[in-house]
Amino acid sequence: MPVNAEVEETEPDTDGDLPINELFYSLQGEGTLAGVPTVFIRTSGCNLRCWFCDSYHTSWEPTGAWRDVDSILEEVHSHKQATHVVLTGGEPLIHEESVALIEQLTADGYHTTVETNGTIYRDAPIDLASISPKLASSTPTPDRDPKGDGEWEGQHEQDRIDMEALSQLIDDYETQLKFVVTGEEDMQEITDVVDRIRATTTTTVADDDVLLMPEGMTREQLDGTRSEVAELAMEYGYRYTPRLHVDLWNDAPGT
Ligand SMILES: C[S@@+](CC[C@H](N)C(=O)[O-])C[C@H]1O[C@@H](n2cnc3c(N)ncnc32)[C@H](O)[C@@H]1O
Ligand SMILES: Nc1nc2[nH]cc(C(=O)O)c2c(=O)[nH]1
Ligand code: SF4
Ligand SMILES: [Mg+2]
Repeated sequence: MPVNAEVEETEPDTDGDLPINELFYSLQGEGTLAGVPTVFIRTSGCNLRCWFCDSYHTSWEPTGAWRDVDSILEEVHSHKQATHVVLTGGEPLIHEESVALIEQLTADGYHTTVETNGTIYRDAPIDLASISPKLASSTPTPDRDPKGDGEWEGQHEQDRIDMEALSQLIDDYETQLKFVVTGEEDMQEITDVVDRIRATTTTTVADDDVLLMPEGMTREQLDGTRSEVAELAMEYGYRYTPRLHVDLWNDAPGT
């Protein structure tokens, strides 16, 4: 497959391969493991279409190369200092082959984090499920759609919260809930979603398992959101998470 082949998420994954958009070594920039040297594996293809998606070429215009698990693992191993691996996307859990990859990473001794929108459950040896449920403020209305036509508005709105998948992920894995916050208007929905999750899970979800992350893919955009989101975290008793990689490297690819 050519490196920039279009990845259609409706196309069945063949022969255990995964569509890989990029693989790089960086510092975990988000969440409770922020600062930890980590290899990132970014799959292509997503079932949602957040208007603000900072990984446009995995969602709105999915691109990547189909790679087998062994070749992915070989490249992970080449980053000799790394003990932690993040599987992200796109939405990595749309791909059944992600399970085999996570199993092999665990067998090789890596700590595995999966960055997921929380709409799909899979059974795999995930050490940290980093779930980012999508709020109404993520919906690609025609005025916010990067393609300008609002074609995805209905489907995104219908699929963005799946309580069954969310509670199964939370009951089965160590979890952080990482909400992208665009402003104060998001807080009512966040507290509602957290309440609904608490009502449907057997696991205790503490306030400091709930993370508020400022929206913004560039330093300049974060300059407009981070202070307000930090204040909201203090007001509501939730945890604030920076976007360390954006602070350090702005929106450079492979960071
Ligand atoms: C690109 S997503 C891939 C994983 C999965 N699809 C998800 O949304 O959780 C990785 C992380 O980036 C966050 N994210 C995406 N665009 C963002 C933006 N403009 N500002 C802040 N966070 C963003 C997502 O919410 C998620 O936590
Ligand atoms: N450094 C860095 N940390 C991250 N944590 C989650 C990321 C993601 O895109 O899922 C990400 C990313 O893209 N870069
Ligand atoms: S769910 Fe994740 S990858 Fe998909 S569009 Fe939203 S932020 Fe991007
Ligand atoms: Mg990212």
